[in-house]
Amino acid sequence: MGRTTTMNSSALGWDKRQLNKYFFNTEPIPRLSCHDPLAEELIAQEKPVVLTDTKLCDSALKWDLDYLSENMGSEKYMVFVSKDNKFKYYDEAKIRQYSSNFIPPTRRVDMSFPEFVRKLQEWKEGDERIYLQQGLNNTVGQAIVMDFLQFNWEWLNVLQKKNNWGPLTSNLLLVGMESNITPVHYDEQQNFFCQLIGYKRCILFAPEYYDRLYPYPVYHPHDRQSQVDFENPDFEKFPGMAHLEGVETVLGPGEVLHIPMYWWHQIESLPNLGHTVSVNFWYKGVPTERVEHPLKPQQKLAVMRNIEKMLLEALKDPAEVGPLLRALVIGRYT
Ligand SMILES: CC1(C)c2ccccc2-c2ccc(C[C@@H](CC(=O)O)C(=O)C(=O)O)cc21
Ligand SMILES: [Zn+2]
Repeated sequence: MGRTTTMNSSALGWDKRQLNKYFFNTEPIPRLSCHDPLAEELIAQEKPVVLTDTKLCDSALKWDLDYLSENMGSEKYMVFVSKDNKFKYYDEAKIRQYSSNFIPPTRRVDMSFPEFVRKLQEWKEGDERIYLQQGLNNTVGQAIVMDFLQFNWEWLNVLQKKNNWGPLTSNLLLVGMESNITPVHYDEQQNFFCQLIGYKRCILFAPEYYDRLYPYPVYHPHDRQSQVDFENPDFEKFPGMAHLEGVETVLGPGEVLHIPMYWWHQIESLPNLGHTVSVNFWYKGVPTERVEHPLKPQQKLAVMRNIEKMLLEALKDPAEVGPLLRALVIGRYT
């Protein structure tokens, strides 16, 4: 691997001083050519890696606001609105089942792309922030479909087979405002995350840090999201956070980050560098046929999720799950 040059940040197009200062340390995520055997090695080991020359979405590097406004058709697209700069995912289906006193932190508004662009351009400090998130499907305009078909599918399909991933489930088009933050969470799919316009800081933590990132209960609307807020951490409530160590990178146009399934990630659109456009590729993982012991952290997380689901199924009342687990563990497995 070539000597890694430490370019000064201006040559990178962004400035280190623009990054939020957090309480935990991070190491850089390796940045490799997709032709470097180590890149495929890291993907096979389910470790994050930045691929700098995949040409995966080069046909979409021209997807700026004008091009998208012209070509995204007149459909209404899913836009999330937040009073602050955080866009924490929540599962609508779980709100009813969990409890009525859940207040969604964002609300969903459907709007046409030109309407979304107008809101971006008219935005001023203090206004609500917006984040467009839309699955790329056949409702988008012809030109977008053409660009989509020119993605480097051949490269991705080879990786999909080599790593025995399930089917591609979706491609999300994401258009966010500078400083928008998607707080730390994990997904249950393999992800190839392509940056097209602007810069996104991606902070990742290994799956085994579930005891330091305190995910919400599985039945909570914020299932898969961490309860911690990096901007005002509560070390009394979440002591394990003090031992957090992550990896991070700032992803620029044309770069692809592999976010392995179950890896925690927080993604931030850098401030003062304008809006960001990204496309992600989510692949279903497939259950491992031969289970080896000790189990991998990802497998332990899947086991814990199943235990929570089973207990809720058995007890029905979410308020009974905690007491039963405490009775099971405290004084017996501690
Ligand atoms: C925050 C937002 C818009 C949202 C709101 C409501 C429901 C779902 C989602 C959702 C899902 C994925 C992303 C992309 C990315 C984070 C990022 O790029 O900001 C990420 O986490 C991933 O690719 O795995 C972003 C969002
Ligand atoms: Zn995610």
